[in-house]
Amino acid sequence: RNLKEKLWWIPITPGYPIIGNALEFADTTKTLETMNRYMLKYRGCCYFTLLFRPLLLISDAKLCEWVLSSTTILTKSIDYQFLYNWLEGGMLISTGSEWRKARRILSPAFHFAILEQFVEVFESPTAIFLDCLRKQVDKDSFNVHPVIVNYTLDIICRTAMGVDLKVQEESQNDYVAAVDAMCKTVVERAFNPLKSFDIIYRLTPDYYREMRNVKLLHSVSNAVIQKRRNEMERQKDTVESVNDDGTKRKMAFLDLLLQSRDEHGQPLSQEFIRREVDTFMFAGHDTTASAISFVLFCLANHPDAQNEALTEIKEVLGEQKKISYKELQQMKYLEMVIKESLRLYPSVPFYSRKTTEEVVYEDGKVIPEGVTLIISAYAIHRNPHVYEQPDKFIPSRFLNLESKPFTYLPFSAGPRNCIGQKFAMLVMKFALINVLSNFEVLPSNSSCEVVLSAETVLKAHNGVNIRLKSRT
Ligand code: HEM
Repeated sequence: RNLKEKLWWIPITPGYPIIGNALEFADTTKTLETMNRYMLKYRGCCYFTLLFRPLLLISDAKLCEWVLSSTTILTKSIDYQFLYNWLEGGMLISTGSEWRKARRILSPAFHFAILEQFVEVFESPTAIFLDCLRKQVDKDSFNVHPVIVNYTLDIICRTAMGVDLKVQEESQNDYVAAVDAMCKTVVERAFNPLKSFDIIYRLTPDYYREMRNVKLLHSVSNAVIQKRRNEMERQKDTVESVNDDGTKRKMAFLDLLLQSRDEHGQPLSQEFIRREVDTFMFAGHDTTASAISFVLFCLANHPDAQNEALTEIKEVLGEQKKISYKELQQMKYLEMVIKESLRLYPSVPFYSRKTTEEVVYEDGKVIPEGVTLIISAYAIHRNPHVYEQPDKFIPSRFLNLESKPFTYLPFSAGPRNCIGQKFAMLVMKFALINVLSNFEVLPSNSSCEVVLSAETVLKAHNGVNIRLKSRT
Protein backbone atom coordinates (compact mmCIF):
# COMPACT_ATOMS: atom_id res chain seq x y z
CA ARG A 1 0.00 0.00 0.00
CA ASN A 2 2.79 2.35 0.96
CA LEU A 3 4.49 1.71 -2.36
CA LYS A 4 1.35 2.41 -4.35
CA GLU A 5 0.76 5.58 -2.36
CA LYS A 6 4.22 6.81 -3.23
CA LEU A 7 3.56 6.00 -6.89
CA TRP A 8 0.31 8.03 -6.90
CA TRP A 9 1.48 9.86 -10.02
CA ILE A 10 1.68 6.72 -12.14
CA PRO A 11 -1.39 4.92 -13.59
CA ILE A 12 -1.94 1.38 -12.31
CA THR A 13 -2.84 -1.46 -14.69
CA PRO A 14 -5.47 -3.77 -13.22
CA GLY A 15 -4.14 -7.25 -12.37
CA TYR A 16 -5.08 -10.40 -10.40
CA PRO A 17 -4.31 -10.89 -6.69
CA ILE A 18 -0.88 -12.50 -6.06
CA ILE A 19 0.09 -13.17 -9.70
CA GLY A 20 -0.61 -9.57 -10.73
CA ASN A 21 -0.26 -9.21 -14.51
CA ALA A 22 1.79 -12.41 -14.99
CA LEU A 23 -0.72 -14.00 -17.38
CA GLU A 24 -0.46 -11.11 -19.82
CA PHE A 25 3.29 -11.59 -20.06
CA ALA A 26 3.37 -15.41 -20.05
CA ASP A 27 3.32 -15.73 -23.84
CA THR A 28 6.51 -14.19 -25.27
CA THR A 29 4.84 -13.69 -28.66
CA LYS A 30 2.28 -11.33 -27.08
CA THR A 31 4.58 -9.39 -24.72
CA LEU A 32 5.60 -6.63 -27.12
CA GLU A 33 2.11 -5.84 -28.35
CA THR A 34 0.85 -5.84 -24.75
CA MET A 35 3.58 -3.36 -23.83
CA ASN A 36 2.75 -1.24 -26.86
CA ARG A 37 -0.95 -1.19 -25.99
CA TYR A 38 -0.23 -0.19 -22.40
CA MET A 39 2.15 2.54 -23.46
CA LEU A 40 -0.40 4.10 -25.80
CA LYS A 41 -3.21 3.78 -23.26
CA TYR A 42 -1.21 5.12 -20.29
CA ARG A 43 0.80 7.68 -22.27
CA GLY A 44 4.27 6.32 -21.69
CA CYS A 45 4.29 4.98 -18.13
CA CYS A 46 2.32 2.54 -16.01
CA TYR A 47 2.64 0.38 -12.91
CA PHE A 48 2.03 -3.37 -12.81
CA THR A 49 3.13 -6.39 -10.80
CA LEU A 50 4.47 -9.88 -11.52
CA LEU A 51 4.15 -12.21 -8.54
CA PHE A 52 4.36 -9.38 -5.97
CA ARG A 53 7.19 -7.76 -7.90
CA PRO A 54 6.50 -4.04 -8.55
CA LEU A 55 7.39 -2.80 -12.03
CA LEU A 56 7.10 0.39 -14.03
CA LEU A 57 6.86 0.11 -17.79
CA ILE A 58 8.26 3.22 -19.44
CA SER A 59 8.34 4.67 -22.96
CA ASP A 60 7.85 8.40 -22.24
CA ALA A 61 10.94 10.22 -23.62
CA LYS A 62 11.38 12.49 -20.61
CA LEU A 63 11.16 9.62 -18.12
CA CYS A 64 13.49 7.48 -20.28
CA GLU A 65 16.00 10.31 -20.31
CA TRP A 66 15.83 10.66 -16.56
CA VAL A 67 16.25 6.91 -15.92
CA LEU A 68 18.96 6.26 -18.48
CA SER A 69 21.01 9.38 -17.70
CA SER A 70 20.81 8.83 -13.95
CA THR A 71 24.01 8.07 -12.11
CA THR A 72 22.07 6.49 -9.22
CA ILE A 73 19.77 4.11 -11.17
CA LEU A 74 22.58 1.99 -12.54
CA THR A 75 21.74 -1.42 -11.11
CA LYS A 76 20.31 -3.96 -13.56
CA SER A 77 17.10 -5.74 -12.57
CA ILE A 78 17.03 -9.24 -11.10
CA ASP A 79 16.38 -10.90 -14.51
CA TYR A 80 20.00 -10.33 -15.48
CA GLN A 81 21.08 -12.52 -12.57
CA PHE A 82 20.08 -15.61 -14.56
CA LEU A 83 23.29 -14.96 -16.46
CA TYR A 84 25.35 -14.89 -13.29
CA ASN A 85 26.62 -18.49 -13.33
CA TRP A 86 28.16 -17.90 -16.73
CA LEU A 87 29.13 -14.22 -16.74
CA GLU A 88 29.64 -13.81 -13.00
CA GLY A 89 30.34 -10.10 -12.47
CA GLY A 90 30.90 -9.20 -16.17
CA MET A 91 30.13 -5.66 -17.37
CA LEU A 92 26.58 -6.39 -18.56
CA ILE A 93 25.33 -7.46 -15.14
CA SER A 94 27.74 -5.95 -12.63
CA THR A 95 27.19 -2.75 -10.74
CA GLY A 96 29.07 -0.14 -8.67
CA SER A 97 32.86 -0.08 -8.72
CA GLU A 98 33.18 -3.44 -10.53
CA TRP A 99 31.08 -2.13 -13.43
CA ARG A 100 32.94 1.22 -13.52
CA LYS A 101 36.29 -0.57 -13.61
CA ALA A 102 35.23 -2.81 -16.52
CA ARG A 103 33.73 0.10 -18.45
CA ARG A 104 36.90 2.21 -17.96
CA ILE A 105 39.22 -0.57 -19.04
CA LEU A 106 37.19 -1.72 -22.02
CA SER A 107 36.02 1.61 -23.50
CA PRO A 108 39.33 2.18 -25.36
CA ALA A 109 38.83 -1.20 -27.06
CA PHE A 110 36.09 0.44 -29.12
CA HIS A 111 38.20 3.34 -30.32
CA PHE A 112 38.05 3.60 -34.11
CA ALA A 113 41.78 2.85 -34.45
CA ILE A 114 41.16 -0.54 -32.84
CA LEU A 115 37.90 -1.21 -34.66
CA GLU A 116 39.59 -0.43 -37.94
CA GLN A 117 41.83 -3.47 -37.48
CA PHE A 118 38.89 -5.80 -36.98
CA VAL A 119 37.51 -5.27 -40.49
CA GLU A 120 40.17 -7.60 -41.91
CA VAL A 121 39.27 -10.24 -39.33
CA PHE A 122 35.69 -10.28 -40.68
CA GLU A 123 36.83 -11.50 -44.10
CA SER A 124 37.43 -15.17 -43.46
CA PRO A 125 34.22 -15.87 -41.43
CA THR A 126 32.23 -13.89 -44.02
CA ALA A 127 33.55 -16.09 -46.86
CA ILE A 128 32.35 -19.18 -44.95
CA PHE A 129 29.01 -17.47 -44.27
CA LEU A 130 28.50 -16.81 -47.99
CA ASP A 131 29.26 -20.47 -48.73
CA CYS A 132 26.58 -21.47 -46.22
CA LEU A 133 24.09 -19.14 -47.92
CA ARG A 134 24.96 -20.49 -51.38
CA LYS A 135 23.54 -23.85 -50.27
CA GLN A 136 20.16 -22.15 -49.81
CA VAL A 137 19.96 -20.47 -53.23
CA ASP A 138 16.71 -21.05 -55.18
CA LYS A 139 14.96 -22.77 -52.28
CA ASP A 140 11.33 -21.65 -51.88
CA SER A 141 11.99 -20.52 -48.35
CA PHE A 142 14.53 -20.94 -45.56
CA ASN A 143 15.06 -19.56 -42.08
CA VAL A 144 18.15 -17.36 -42.35
CA HIS A 145 18.49 -16.71 -38.61
CA PRO A 146 20.37 -19.89 -37.51
CA VAL A 147 22.93 -19.42 -40.31
CA ILE A 148 23.50 -15.84 -39.17
CA VAL A 149 23.79 -16.82 -35.49
CA ASN A 150 26.68 -19.17 -36.35
CA TYR A 151 28.27 -16.40 -38.42
CA THR A 152 28.12 -13.73 -35.71
CA LEU A 153 29.30 -16.24 -33.10
CA ASP A 154 32.27 -17.05 -35.35
CA ILE A 155 33.02 -13.30 -35.69
CA ILE A 156 32.84 -12.69 -31.96
CA CYS A 157 35.04 -15.73 -31.17
CA ARG A 158 37.70 -14.40 -33.51
CA THR A 159 37.48 -10.78 -32.37
CA ALA A 160 36.89 -11.26 -28.64
CA MET A 161 39.23 -14.21 -28.09
CA GLY A 162 41.24 -14.22 -31.30
CA VAL A 163 40.47 -17.89 -31.99
CA ASP A 164 38.82 -19.82 -34.79
CA LEU A 165 36.63 -22.44 -33.11
CA LYS A 166 35.31 -23.68 -36.50
CA VAL A 167 31.87 -22.48 -35.45
CA GLN A 168 30.39 -22.42 -38.96
CA GLU A 169 32.06 -25.52 -40.35
CA GLU A 170 31.30 -28.12 -37.73
CA SER A 171 27.72 -29.29 -37.43
CA GLN A 172 28.27 -30.20 -33.77
CA ASN A 173 30.51 -27.93 -31.72
CA ASP A 174 30.37 -28.32 -27.94
CA TYR A 175 31.19 -24.68 -27.26
CA VAL A 176 28.48 -23.39 -29.65
CA ALA A 177 25.96 -25.87 -28.24
CA ALA A 178 26.75 -24.66 -24.71
CA VAL A 179 26.37 -20.96 -25.67
CA ASP A 180 23.06 -21.78 -27.30
CA ALA A 181 21.83 -23.74 -24.29
CA MET A 182 22.83 -20.89 -21.93
CA CYS A 183 20.90 -18.30 -23.97
CA LYS A 184 17.81 -20.54 -23.84
CA THR A 185 18.17 -21.13 -20.08
CA VAL A 186 18.22 -17.39 -19.39
CA VAL A 187 14.97 -16.84 -21.32
CA GLU A 188 13.25 -19.80 -19.71
CA ARG A 189 14.16 -18.64 -16.24
CA ALA A 190 13.08 -15.05 -16.92
CA PHE A 191 9.62 -16.11 -18.05
CA ASN A 192 8.90 -19.22 -15.98
CA PRO A 193 8.04 -18.09 -12.44
CA LEU A 194 8.92 -21.49 -10.94
CA LYS A 195 12.34 -21.73 -12.55
CA SER A 196 13.06 -18.12 -11.62
CA PHE A 197 13.36 -19.06 -7.93
CA ASP A 198 16.89 -20.33 -7.29
CA ILE A 199 15.74 -22.60 -4.51
CA ILE A 200 13.38 -24.51 -6.86
CA TYR A 201 15.58 -24.27 -9.95
CA ARG A 202 18.50 -25.93 -8.19
CA LEU A 203 16.40 -29.05 -7.69
CA THR A 204 15.70 -29.44 -11.42
CA PRO A 205 17.82 -31.33 -14.00
CA ASP A 206 18.09 -27.99 -15.89
CA TYR A 207 20.36 -26.66 -13.17
CA TYR A 208 22.79 -29.57 -13.51
CA ARG A 209 22.78 -29.17 -17.31
CA GLU A 210 23.50 -25.46 -16.88
CA MET A 211 26.40 -26.19 -14.52
CA ARG A 212 27.90 -28.63 -17.05
CA ASN A 213 27.63 -25.98 -19.78
CA VAL A 214 29.11 -23.26 -17.57
CA LYS A 215 32.05 -25.54 -16.75
CA LEU A 216 32.70 -26.15 -20.43
CA LEU A 217 32.34 -22.47 -21.38
CA HIS A 218 34.69 -21.35 -18.62
CA SER A 219 37.23 -24.04 -19.45
CA VAL A 220 37.35 -22.92 -23.12
CA SER A 221 37.73 -19.22 -22.31
CA ASN A 222 40.27 -19.98 -19.55
CA ALA A 223 42.35 -22.14 -21.90
CA VAL A 224 42.31 -19.49 -24.65
CA ILE A 225 43.30 -16.75 -22.20
CA GLN A 226 46.12 -18.81 -20.71
CA LYS A 227 47.48 -19.74 -24.13
CA ARG A 228 47.43 -16.11 -25.25
CA ARG A 229 49.00 -14.95 -21.98
CA ASN A 230 51.85 -17.44 -22.38
CA GLU A 231 52.40 -16.38 -25.99
CA MET A 232 52.55 -12.74 -25.04
CA GLU A 233 54.98 -13.35 -22.24
CA ARG A 234 57.20 -15.39 -24.53
CA GLN A 235 57.23 -12.84 -27.29
CA LYS A 236 56.99 -9.66 -25.22
CA ASP A 237 55.10 -8.47 -28.26
CA THR A 238 52.37 -6.04 -27.35
CA VAL A 239 50.56 -5.48 -30.60
CA GLU A 240 50.62 -8.30 -33.12
CA SER A 241 51.91 -11.83 -33.14
CA VAL A 242 51.86 -14.82 -35.40
CA ASN A 243 49.14 -17.45 -35.82
CA ASP A 244 49.86 -21.19 -35.84
CA ASP A 245 49.91 -21.09 -39.66
CA GLY A 246 52.47 -18.28 -39.73
CA THR A 247 50.09 -15.48 -40.76
CA LYS A 248 50.20 -12.21 -38.86
CA ARG A 249 47.66 -12.16 -36.08
CA LYS A 250 45.28 -9.25 -35.56
CA MET A 251 44.67 -7.95 -32.10
CA ALA A 252 41.59 -9.27 -30.24
CA PHE A 253 39.71 -7.69 -27.33
CA LEU A 254 41.48 -10.29 -25.23
CA ASP A 255 44.90 -8.87 -26.15
CA LEU A 256 43.80 -5.46 -24.91
CA LEU A 257 42.63 -6.94 -21.65
CA LEU A 258 45.91 -8.78 -21.23
CA GLN A 259 47.83 -5.54 -21.74
CA SER A 260 45.62 -3.46 -19.43
CA ARG A 261 46.53 -2.58 -15.88
CA ASP A 262 44.23 -1.86 -12.97
CA GLU A 263 44.28 1.32 -10.88
CA HIS A 264 47.30 -0.04 -8.95
CA GLY A 265 49.27 -0.73 -12.12
CA GLN A 266 48.76 -4.50 -11.77
CA PRO A 267 47.76 -6.86 -14.62
CA LEU A 268 44.08 -7.84 -14.59
CA SER A 269 43.21 -11.15 -12.96
CA GLN A 270 42.35 -14.25 -15.00
CA GLU A 271 38.80 -14.16 -13.53
CA PHE A 272 38.24 -10.54 -14.48
CA ILE A 273 39.40 -11.15 -18.03
CA ARG A 274 37.35 -14.31 -18.43
CA ARG A 275 34.14 -12.61 -17.24
CA GLU A 276 34.53 -9.84 -19.80
CA VAL A 277 35.45 -12.18 -22.65
CA ASP A 278 32.38 -14.31 -21.81
CA THR A 279 30.25 -11.15 -21.58
CA PHE A 280 31.27 -10.08 -25.07
CA MET A 281 30.55 -13.58 -26.34
CA PHE A 282 27.01 -13.33 -24.99
CA ALA A 283 26.19 -9.64 -25.58
CA GLY A 284 27.85 -9.46 -28.98
CA HIS A 285 26.54 -12.31 -31.09
CA ASP A 286 22.81 -12.94 -30.60
CA THR A 287 21.97 -9.21 -30.76
CA THR A 288 23.90 -8.70 -33.99
CA ALA A 289 22.43 -11.89 -35.52
CA SER A 290 18.90 -10.73 -34.75
CA ALA A 291 19.61 -7.33 -36.31
CA ILE A 292 21.12 -8.73 -39.55
CA SER A 293 18.27 -11.24 -39.91
CA PHE A 294 15.59 -8.56 -39.63
CA VAL A 295 17.39 -6.22 -42.05
CA LEU A 296 17.38 -9.03 -44.63
CA PHE A 297 13.70 -9.65 -43.94
CA CYS A 298 12.92 -5.93 -44.45
CA LEU A 299 14.95 -5.76 -47.67
CA ALA A 300 13.34 -8.95 -49.03
CA ASN A 301 9.99 -7.23 -48.68
CA HIS A 302 11.15 -3.80 -49.93
CA PRO A 303 12.92 -4.30 -53.28
CA ASP A 304 13.26 -0.52 -53.84
CA ALA A 305 15.28 -0.13 -50.65
CA GLN A 306 17.35 -3.20 -51.58
CA ASN A 307 18.14 -1.70 -55.01
CA GLU A 308 19.08 1.64 -53.49
CA ALA A 309 21.39 -0.09 -51.01
CA LEU A 310 22.99 -2.12 -53.81
CA THR A 311 23.50 1.00 -55.95
CA GLU A 312 25.30 2.67 -53.05
CA ILE A 313 27.47 -0.42 -52.50
CA LYS A 314 28.49 -0.42 -56.17
CA GLU A 315 29.20 3.31 -56.13
CA VAL A 316 31.36 3.17 -53.02
CA LEU A 317 33.24 -0.03 -53.82
CA GLY A 318 33.54 0.21 -57.62
CA GLU A 319 35.58 -2.75 -58.87
CA GLN A 320 37.22 -3.22 -55.50
CA LYS A 321 36.66 -6.54 -53.73
CA LYS A 322 38.24 -5.71 -50.35
CA ILE A 323 36.14 -3.59 -47.99
CA SER A 324 37.90 -1.17 -45.65
CA TYR A 325 36.76 0.68 -42.54
CA LYS A 326 36.62 3.94 -44.52
CA GLU A 327 34.23 2.49 -47.08
CA LEU A 328 32.00 1.08 -44.39
CA GLN A 329 31.71 4.63 -43.02
CA GLN A 330 30.63 5.90 -46.45
CA MET A 331 27.60 3.57 -46.71
CA LYS A 332 25.07 6.13 -45.49
CA TYR A 333 21.97 4.65 -47.11
CA LEU A 334 22.82 1.20 -45.76
CA GLU A 335 23.18 2.79 -42.34
CA MET A 336 19.65 4.22 -42.61
CA VAL A 337 18.35 0.78 -43.64
CA ILE A 338 19.95 -0.75 -40.53
CA LYS A 339 18.65 2.06 -38.30
CA GLU A 340 15.12 1.71 -39.64
CA SER A 341 15.18 -2.05 -39.22
CA LEU A 342 16.45 -1.67 -35.63
CA ARG A 343 13.63 0.82 -35.02
CA LEU A 344 11.01 -1.74 -36.06
CA TYR A 345 12.87 -4.76 -34.70
CA PRO A 346 15.16 -3.65 -31.83
CA SER A 347 17.41 -6.62 -30.96
CA VAL A 348 16.94 -5.84 -27.26
CA PRO A 349 13.23 -4.90 -27.23
CA PHE A 350 13.28 -3.90 -23.57
CA TYR A 351 15.84 -3.57 -20.78
CA SER A 352 15.51 -2.93 -17.11
CA ARG A 353 16.95 -1.40 -13.99
CA LYS A 354 16.14 -1.62 -10.30
CA THR A 355 15.96 1.24 -7.82
CA THR A 356 18.27 0.55 -4.86
CA GLU A 357 17.06 3.62 -2.96
CA GLU A 358 14.16 6.04 -3.17
CA VAL A 359 14.72 8.39 -6.09
CA VAL A 360 13.09 11.76 -6.80
CA TYR A 361 11.85 12.32 -10.34
CA GLU A 362 10.29 15.74 -9.91
CA ASP A 363 8.86 17.75 -7.02
CA GLY A 364 6.59 15.40 -5.07
CA LYS A 365 7.10 12.52 -7.52
CA VAL A 366 9.28 9.70 -6.22
CA ILE A 367 10.03 6.08 -7.11
CA PRO A 368 10.58 3.97 -4.00
CA GLU A 369 13.39 1.48 -3.49
CA GLY A 370 13.02 -2.00 -5.03
CA VAL A 371 11.01 -1.09 -8.12
CA THR A 372 11.97 -2.59 -11.51
CA LEU A 373 11.98 -0.02 -14.31
CA ILE A 374 11.45 -1.50 -17.77
CA ILE A 375 12.35 0.66 -20.75
CA SER A 376 10.45 -0.59 -23.78
CA ALA A 377 12.48 0.32 -26.86
CA TYR A 378 9.88 -1.50 -28.96
CA ALA A 379 7.04 0.73 -27.74
CA ILE A 380 9.18 3.89 -27.98
CA HIS A 381 10.01 3.10 -31.62
CA ARG A 382 6.40 2.40 -32.61
CA ASN A 383 4.91 5.52 -31.04
CA PRO A 384 2.66 7.20 -33.65
CA HIS A 385 3.16 10.57 -31.92
CA VAL A 386 6.88 10.36 -32.75
CA TYR A 387 7.01 8.34 -35.98
CA GLU A 388 4.61 8.83 -38.88
CA GLN A 389 3.33 5.47 -40.12
CA PRO A 390 5.24 3.78 -37.29
CA ASP A 391 4.76 0.21 -38.57
CA LYS A 392 6.13 0.96 -42.04
CA PHE A 393 9.73 0.37 -43.14
CA ILE A 394 10.88 3.78 -44.47
CA PRO A 395 14.71 4.10 -44.22
CA SER A 396 14.70 7.64 -45.64
CA ARG A 397 12.81 8.89 -42.58
CA PHE A 398 16.24 9.18 -40.91
CA LEU A 399 17.28 11.75 -43.53
CA ASN A 400 15.07 14.50 -42.23
CA LEU A 401 13.84 13.16 -38.95
CA GLU A 402 14.06 15.92 -36.42
CA SER A 403 15.91 14.00 -33.76
CA LYS A 404 13.92 14.15 -30.57
CA PRO A 405 16.13 12.94 -27.71
CA PHE A 406 15.36 9.53 -26.21
CA THR A 407 12.92 8.48 -28.94
CA TYR A 408 15.36 6.12 -30.69
CA LEU A 409 17.03 3.70 -28.29
CA PRO A 410 18.10 0.38 -29.88
CA PHE A 411 21.45 0.62 -28.09
CA SER A 412 20.02 2.23 -24.95
CA ALA A 413 21.63 5.53 -23.86
CA GLY A 414 23.50 7.16 -21.01
CA PRO A 415 26.32 5.67 -18.93
CA ARG A 416 25.13 2.05 -19.42
CA ASN A 417 24.51 2.25 -23.15
CA CYS A 418 25.79 -0.47 -25.48
CA ILE A 419 29.56 -0.35 -25.44
CA GLY A 420 29.68 -2.45 -28.62
CA GLN A 421 27.40 -0.38 -30.87
CA LYS A 422 30.08 0.91 -33.26
CA PHE A 423 31.55 -2.56 -33.55
CA ALA A 424 28.06 -3.98 -34.20
CA MET A 425 27.43 -1.41 -36.93
CA LEU A 426 30.67 -2.47 -38.67
CA VAL A 427 29.75 -6.17 -38.54
CA MET A 428 26.22 -5.50 -39.79
CA LYS A 429 27.39 -3.36 -42.69
CA PHE A 430 30.14 -5.80 -43.64
CA ALA A 431 27.73 -8.75 -43.64
CA LEU A 432 25.00 -6.93 -45.57
CA ILE A 433 27.35 -5.59 -48.25
CA ASN A 434 28.55 -9.12 -48.89
CA VAL A 435 25.09 -10.69 -48.90
CA LEU A 436 23.55 -8.02 -51.17
CA SER A 437 26.48 -8.11 -53.61
CA ASN A 438 26.15 -11.88 -54.01
CA PHE A 439 22.43 -12.54 -53.75
CA GLU A 440 19.08 -11.01 -54.51
CA VAL A 441 17.07 -11.29 -51.32
CA LEU A 442 13.41 -12.14 -51.88
CA PRO A 443 10.39 -12.80 -49.70
CA SER A 444 9.74 -16.43 -48.85
CA ASN A 445 7.29 -18.25 -51.13
CA SER A 446 5.43 -19.64 -48.16
CA SER A 447 5.32 -17.37 -45.12
CA CYS A 448 5.86 -13.60 -45.35
CA GLU A 449 4.95 -12.63 -41.81
CA VAL A 450 7.13 -12.71 -38.73
CA VAL A 451 5.69 -13.53 -35.33
CA LEU A 452 7.89 -11.59 -32.94
CA SER A 453 8.98 -13.23 -29.73
CA ALA A 454 10.37 -11.11 -26.90
CA GLU A 455 13.11 -13.39 -25.64
CA THR A 456 16.20 -11.78 -24.06
CA VAL A 457 16.99 -10.88 -27.64
CA LEU A 458 14.21 -10.30 -30.19
CA LYS A 459 13.45 -13.43 -32.22
CA ALA A 460 10.94 -14.46 -34.87
CA HIS A 461 8.89 -17.29 -33.38
CA ASN A 462 8.30 -18.76 -36.86
CA GLY A 463 11.81 -18.01 -38.15
CA VAL A 464 13.05 -15.22 -40.42
CA ASN A 465 12.07 -16.83 -43.72
CA ILE A 466 13.45 -15.48 -46.98
CA ARG A 467 14.52 -16.69 -50.44
CA LEU A 468 17.84 -16.13 -52.22
CA LYS A 469 18.74 -15.84 -55.92
CA SER A 470 22.35 -15.76 -56.98
CA ARG A 471 23.45 -12.51 -58.66
CA THR A 472 26.25 -14.21 -60.59
C1 HEM B 1 22.91 -4.84 -33.11
C2 HEM B 1 23.66 -5.22 -32.11
C3 HEM B 1 23.49 -4.79 -30.69
C4 HEM B 1 22.43 -4.23 -30.05
C5 HEM B 1 21.07 -3.85 -30.64
C6 HEM B 1 22.81 -4.01 -28.67
C7 HEM B 1 22.00 -3.43 -27.72
C8 HEM B 1 22.37 -3.22 -26.41
C9 HEM B 1 21.53 -2.63 -25.40
C10 HEM B 1 20.10 -2.16 -25.61
C11 HEM B 1 22.24 -2.59 -24.24
C12 HEM B 1 21.76 -2.08 -22.89
C13 HEM B 1 21.22 -3.26 -22.12
C14 HEM B 1 20.76 -2.93 -20.75
O1 HEM B 1 20.65 -1.78 -20.32
O2 HEM B 1 20.53 -3.89 -20.05
C15 HEM B 1 23.54 -3.17 -24.50
C16 HEM B 1 24.54 -3.30 -23.56
C17 HEM B 1 25.74 -3.91 -23.81
N1 HEM B 1 26.21 -4.35 -25.02
FE1 HEM B 1 25.20 -4.31 -26.79
N2 HEM B 1 24.09 -4.47 -28.49
C18 HEM B 1 24.56 -4.94 -29.70
C19 HEM B 1 25.81 -5.47 -29.95
C20 HEM B 1 26.83 -5.56 -29.03
C21 HEM B 1 28.17 -6.04 -29.32
C22 HEM B 1 28.65 -6.46 -30.70
C23 HEM B 1 28.86 -6.05 -28.13
C24 HEM B 1 30.29 -6.45 -27.85
C25 HEM B 1 31.22 -6.62 -28.72
C26 HEM B 1 27.96 -5.56 -27.11
C27 HEM B 1 28.29 -5.44 -25.78
C28 HEM B 1 27.47 -4.89 -24.83
C29 HEM B 1 27.83 -4.78 -23.43
C30 HEM B 1 29.13 -5.27 -22.79
C31 HEM B 1 26.76 -4.15 -22.79
C32 HEM B 1 26.67 -3.78 -21.32
C33 HEM B 1 27.12 -2.35 -21.13
C34 HEM B 1 26.98 -1.87 -19.69
O3 HEM B 1 26.12 -2.34 -18.96
O4 HEM B 1 27.75 -0.96 -19.32
N3 HEM B 1 26.75 -5.27 -27.70
N4 HEM B 1 23.60 -3.54 -25.82
